[in-house]
Amino acid sequence: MIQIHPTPSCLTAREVSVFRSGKPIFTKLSTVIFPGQALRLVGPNGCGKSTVLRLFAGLLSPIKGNVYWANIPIKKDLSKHVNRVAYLGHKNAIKFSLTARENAKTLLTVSGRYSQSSLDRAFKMLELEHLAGLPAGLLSEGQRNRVSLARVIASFCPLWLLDEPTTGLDSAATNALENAISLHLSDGGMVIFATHSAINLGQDDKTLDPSDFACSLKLWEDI
Ligand SMILES: Nc1ncnc2c1ncn2[C@@H]1O[C@H](COP(=O)(O)OP(=O)(O)OP(=O)(O)O)[C@@H](O)[C@H]1O
Repeated sequence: MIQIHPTPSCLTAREVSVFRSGKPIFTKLSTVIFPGQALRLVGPNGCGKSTVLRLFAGLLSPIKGNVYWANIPIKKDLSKHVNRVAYLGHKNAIKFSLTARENAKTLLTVSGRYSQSSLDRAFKMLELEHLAGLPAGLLSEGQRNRVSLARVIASFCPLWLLDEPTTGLDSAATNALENAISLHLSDGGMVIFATHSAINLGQDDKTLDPSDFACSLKLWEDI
């Protein structure tokens, strides 16, 4: 069993409203996830899946409502919250001049989360061992995405936030990701992921479609 740090706690969004570029993306969005639970974000392009992930990462502030970790607003101590989160966005933050392994190691070291054995384990899970010493510039897009995922898997963070994590992955890597998520959940971690494709976790997960909380500017003005 891996040692997740800090100990997972419930993550809650209560009546959260978010504006971007002056327009409401969603209003009064509420949800809660508990340790060992996954939340799948679904819905059409532009409905706000990435926005929800950025909200839970503490990268976006709601205009109304709050996000809570163990019932304490994350905005009270954002640096503490950042330490809980392994975030995988659309951009994979890979430096082409560094090797695959150096890329993952550098980001983990900066956040104080590097452990050789857990990075070895993550590289093994994602079948990256034979690519570890190659400059990332020589890897394919899917291989680079696997390196970014290895960094998340090796992070020990209780909360994984994954934006379209299967982009560019072949079926073996998708299966490896599904297994890694399932293991993280069985260790008491939490995962929120946005996806347009099938990700099978072998257990029930919660689903949220931000478009269910969409609100026009006109309606917003009336709230
Ligand atoms: N950087 C930004 N600045 C301002 N508005 C943005 C920005 N990024 C997205 N938006 C707006 O927020 C809305 C929600 O975008 P978001 O990326 O969260 O959607 P999504 O559901 O993840 O879409 P997709 O399925 O295409 O990835 C979009 O309609 C867009 O108008």
